Amino acid sequence: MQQSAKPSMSWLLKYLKPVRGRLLLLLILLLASTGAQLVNPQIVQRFIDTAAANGIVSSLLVLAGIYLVFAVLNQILTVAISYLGNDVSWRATNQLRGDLLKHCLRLDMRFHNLKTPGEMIERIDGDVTNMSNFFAMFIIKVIGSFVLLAGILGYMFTINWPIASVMTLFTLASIGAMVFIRNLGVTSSKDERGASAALFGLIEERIAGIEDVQANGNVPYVMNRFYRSMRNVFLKGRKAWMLRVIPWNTTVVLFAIAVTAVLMLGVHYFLTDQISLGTLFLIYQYTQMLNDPIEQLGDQVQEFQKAKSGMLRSQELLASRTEIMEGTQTALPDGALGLEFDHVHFSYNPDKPVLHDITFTVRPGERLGIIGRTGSGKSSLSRVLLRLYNINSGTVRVGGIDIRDLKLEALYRRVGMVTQDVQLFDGTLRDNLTLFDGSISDDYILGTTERLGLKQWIDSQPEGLDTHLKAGGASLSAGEAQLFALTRVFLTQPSLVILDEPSSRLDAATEAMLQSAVDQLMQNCTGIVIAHRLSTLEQVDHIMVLGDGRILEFGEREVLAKDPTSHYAQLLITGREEDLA
Ligand SMILES: Nc1ncnc2c1ncn2[C@@H]1O[C@H](COP(=O)(O)OP(=O)(O)OP(=O)(O)O)[C@@H](O)[C@H]1O
Repeated sequence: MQQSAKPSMSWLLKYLKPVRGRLLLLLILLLASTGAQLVNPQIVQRFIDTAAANGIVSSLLVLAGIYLVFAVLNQILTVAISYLGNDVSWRATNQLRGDLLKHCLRLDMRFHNLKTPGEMIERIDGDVTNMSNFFAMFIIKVIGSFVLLAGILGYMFTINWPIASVMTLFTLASIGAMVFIRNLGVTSSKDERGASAALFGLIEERIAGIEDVQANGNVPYVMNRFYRSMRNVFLKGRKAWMLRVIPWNTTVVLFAIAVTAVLMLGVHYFLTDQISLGTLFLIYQYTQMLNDPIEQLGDQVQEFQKAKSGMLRSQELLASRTEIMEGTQTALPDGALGLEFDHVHFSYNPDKPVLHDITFTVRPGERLGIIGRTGSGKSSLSRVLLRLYNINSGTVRVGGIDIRDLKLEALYRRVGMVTQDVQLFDGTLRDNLTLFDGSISDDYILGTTERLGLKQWIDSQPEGLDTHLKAGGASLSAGEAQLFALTRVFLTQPSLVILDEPSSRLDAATEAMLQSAVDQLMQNCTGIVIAHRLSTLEQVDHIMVLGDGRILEFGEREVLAKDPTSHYAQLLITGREEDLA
């Protein structure tokens, strides 16, 4: 995985573009609401002055009615703004969540090996949720606050300029302070997000391994780690929050000073008969109202810090590049595909080579059985063939074409793999067999399973193809899961298949069914079988013995069987199946 691109905030505009119409409407509503807020104190001012001058009751009633209309209108506008704001925020952030998930699904295994699923959930959802307010309300609220401030101050200058000057001074000081310290909490907010992602990673990992945790009596240790991780989130969160609220606290202090000054001046002007009682009320009301947009700006500065930390993390993620570069070729030869490894070297980490100078050829339609002790590199061989990792040097060719020159989709369309670790998704049996590809008909699925000898198994499921399976595979036995995985691959009609056989405890009937399914599967394609049973090896043409990432033996099965010095012949003589694993 490589990093690229310097973080910048302009990329966010891309997500706001599709919702620009709604944003405009939001802005219009906000301006209308600001207008309504500005009008109300003026109505009250008139009301007080009319009442103080013993004005007629009907005028007072009209003024009260207008006040009510504006108050209700303002409330309706507030609800509409909140609704639209959330709508915009969900639309924009869902798009970003989608992009992050798509990006993560394309990142290579070296990246995913270092991350837990829980951590990834936090990055794809948690970080983006932190930005959601920013998307919807930041620009709108900042603009709205400035418009309201300008309206209040502008109007105040027409009434009493010394008081208006004090209010302006306070406003400028508050905004200046906020701008100056706006980035104070960004780094610690980022740390807080990191700690939270680690906590989710820990929970997910321990719950995924619940069997081992319970069976080994590890719950107290897990809880200990959990509390330590939570404490870390708490400490990081507290620090981030304290730094984020400093701008807000600053404005509270400044506001208290401003209100005192304005009220003292207002009372002075009232006592010297320079302003009416209604105007004094208006001044008081507007001073109070000044607090709202400034507090709003303070909130937005806090939100900005949270959003910026989320943005930086999301951008980092989007900037990470997969090491698996696609080729351009889309066409592989028709029919079964041959396979060639040509002086292939591979390692997960630079300091520990896993495959050394692997060279072999499997011709189209042939079957190769791979055996070797645990850790000898059998699975790694299939991983590099499927381009889950890049090899260090050498060439792997499928159908005569270097797999690096192929588009990944072209490779995956023709090469299938059945692993021992079958992943089930939350959905019906049909969804799981077709991997949610709705274009595969039930007739085709049932026809295929019939040919594989698996129909009986599907029929035994309570609702056939509509049977609901639970994610994770808890609802299937190991043998059933293996049958299932075979069917899944067979439906894609592969031309080269890699089969990591179950080493497991299948009963004789299931094993026979599995064997006949494998034979069917391999009739029209080339097969690589990581063999765990001697009986499987009877079906293959060639045998490769791996040891410490090197080919110890490679040859035709029948030739090796007749050579008493070969590993394979030794296995046949001793019958030590455990040596296969
Ligand atoms: N993701 C990984 N990161 C680092 N090293 C790994 C990784 N996966 C496997 N290895 C190492 O690579 C070597 C070969 O592993 P591999 O899984 O290919 O063996 P295997 O022959 O398939 O073993 P088994 O039969 O037990 O599945 C081992 O030493 C293993 O520790």
